Amino acid sequence: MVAEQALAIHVERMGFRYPGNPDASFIDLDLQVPKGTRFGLFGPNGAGKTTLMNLMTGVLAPDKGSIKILGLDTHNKEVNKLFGFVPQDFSFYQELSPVENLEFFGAWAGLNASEIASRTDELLTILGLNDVRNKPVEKFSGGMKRRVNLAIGVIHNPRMLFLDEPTVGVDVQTRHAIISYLHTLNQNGTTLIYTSHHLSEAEDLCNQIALVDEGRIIAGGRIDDVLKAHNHQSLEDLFINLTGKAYRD
Ligand SMILES: Nc1ncnc2c1ncn2[C@@H]1O[C@H](COP(=O)(O)OP(=O)(O)OP(=O)(O)O)[C@@H](O)[C@H]1O
Repeated sequence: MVAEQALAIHVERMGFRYPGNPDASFIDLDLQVPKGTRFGLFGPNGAGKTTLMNLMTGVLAPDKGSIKILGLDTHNKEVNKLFGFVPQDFSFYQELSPVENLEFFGAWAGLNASEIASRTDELLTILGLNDVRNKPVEKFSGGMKRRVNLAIGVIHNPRMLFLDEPTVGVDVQTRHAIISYLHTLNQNGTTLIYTSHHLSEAEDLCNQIALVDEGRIIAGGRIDDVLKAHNHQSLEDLFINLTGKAYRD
């Protein structure tokens, strides 16, 4: 049992059901993620990963139970300053440049003009977007768009970062750059909550995992412990063994 003040995420007896869709629900879900963790949430298509991430970031509200981020309830407005969210769908304005997008989202997050300017320079350099800083994002490759999406999610230096499939559709170079930047963020104290279908990438990034299926956590804990407990060498073996080979969508 981890002390409450050491937890980044604390989900307790959480229940949620989409109106009109009784098949898609969480019942009495419990989850604890300690601060500083690189946490991976995995499961087949339709398992509930995005739904759980939307519940943890306050996009959806639970029907029962509680979800706390760094000790604050997700419906508390103060919580929004503490975390960043990199959603699966691009969250920026396509017709604007990276600089204009970061100005908009930086102001939204409460930064002043000089904070936005220095953070923009820093992030565009780290993420290899300096040369295209003033070009409309709609002309960018998929990998460049993913990097803009990530820059927006971290503009305000959040203590926690949620990432829903942050490397989907990118080449090896962008994947490598994103994962290496996430390691750096984590070394500087940011807790990461991440979903992906790339299980080998997840093995490089995560130190704790939860495997979700049909709205339940069917395995979870430190990655080495989970693999050992189920007698598997890789996350892919564990995944297939626990969730089967049949299509889910
Ligand atoms: N807005 C919605 N209304 C009703 N049902 C929904 C809604 N969004 C998702 N669902 C259902 O909830 C279940 C979980 O979906 P969710 O998108 O959370 O899964 P996922 O694990 O993120 O899947 P994927 O890997 O395909 O992204 C699915 O059965 C889905 O059809």
